[in-house]
Amino acid sequence: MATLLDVKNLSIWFRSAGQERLVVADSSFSIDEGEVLGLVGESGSGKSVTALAVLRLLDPAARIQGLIRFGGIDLLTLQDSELRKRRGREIAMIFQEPMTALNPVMTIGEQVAEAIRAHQPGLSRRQVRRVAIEALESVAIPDAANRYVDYPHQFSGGQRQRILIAMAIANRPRLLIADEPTTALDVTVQAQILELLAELRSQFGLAMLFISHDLAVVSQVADRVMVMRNGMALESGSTAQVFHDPLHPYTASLIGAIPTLTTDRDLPLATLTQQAEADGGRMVERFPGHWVRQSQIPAS
Ligand SMILES: Nc1ncnc2c1ncn2[C@@H]1O[C@H](COP(=O)(O)OP(=O)(O)OP(=O)(O)O)[C@@H](O)[C@H]1O
Repeated sequence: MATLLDVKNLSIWFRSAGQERLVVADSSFSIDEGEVLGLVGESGSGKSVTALAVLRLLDPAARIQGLIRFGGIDLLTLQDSELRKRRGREIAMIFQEPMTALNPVMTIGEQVAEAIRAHQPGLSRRQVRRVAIEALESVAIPDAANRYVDYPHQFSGGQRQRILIAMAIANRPRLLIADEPTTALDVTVQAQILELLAELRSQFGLAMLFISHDLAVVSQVADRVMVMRNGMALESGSTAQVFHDPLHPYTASLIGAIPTLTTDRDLPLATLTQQAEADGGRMVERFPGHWVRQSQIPAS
């Protein structure tokens, strides 16, 4: 597969009160066409600023060094007008908070339509409406044609995230940057959104930079994982490799922090084992004293 995004030796500093602070240090990664890279790390590790740097949406107080190539084009030196054409059209982004990202006084249909018009100005009103309804249908908004005129507050949190995904994929981007897209959602809805992203990926060959503090979530969608801490890329590899054979103790601690069962800390291992067997699985000791269900470990 051809490389779609190639980031080399990316460093980012923020200036404040006359001082510069390094927040991303010499980080390199790449994403192939159609591939999903998971970026994992605790809060403040530099995941979001890395994503914003790719879109050149960082605060003017930031200084960036390194190389960011998308489809062979250097994004850091690209003219603003050229960059705007690609942003939203070829690279789209979804964020954590579906309510704040939608305009509360605009119908959802108009919002999806606006995203389409911005990049496909040649389409007629009727064509835009059709593409918008198709996008809403592809993210499983029920009765999309009739709900076109509804406002964001008339949808659930999970549906609002689906609407944002519809806006993001309406122009058929090659890369979707998803920054904690399921963090604000409850666990069941989170699973549905992850499933939807996986479906869209296979349907449209969408590549993704999937950001989360939660390695368990990332392991469900990513082909490869990069672990960040304090602005540094600690390790990267296939999801199975990082999960089964972490090189860095920090990665091992992230795996160790994955909750296994709701009350696992209070239950004796025998009970956990019985529960796992009842689910058709078994318990496996990942690290000394840390047991997880086998079904939670990605296949290698
Ligand atoms: N506009 C800004 N000005 C100054 N510092 C910033 C700015 N944006 C981010 N930072 C700093 O950059 C570092 C990395 O932040 P970033 O938002 O990328 O973390 P993150 O890994 O995405 O965490 P979270 O999951 O909490 O968003 C943090 O120390 C943060 O305080």
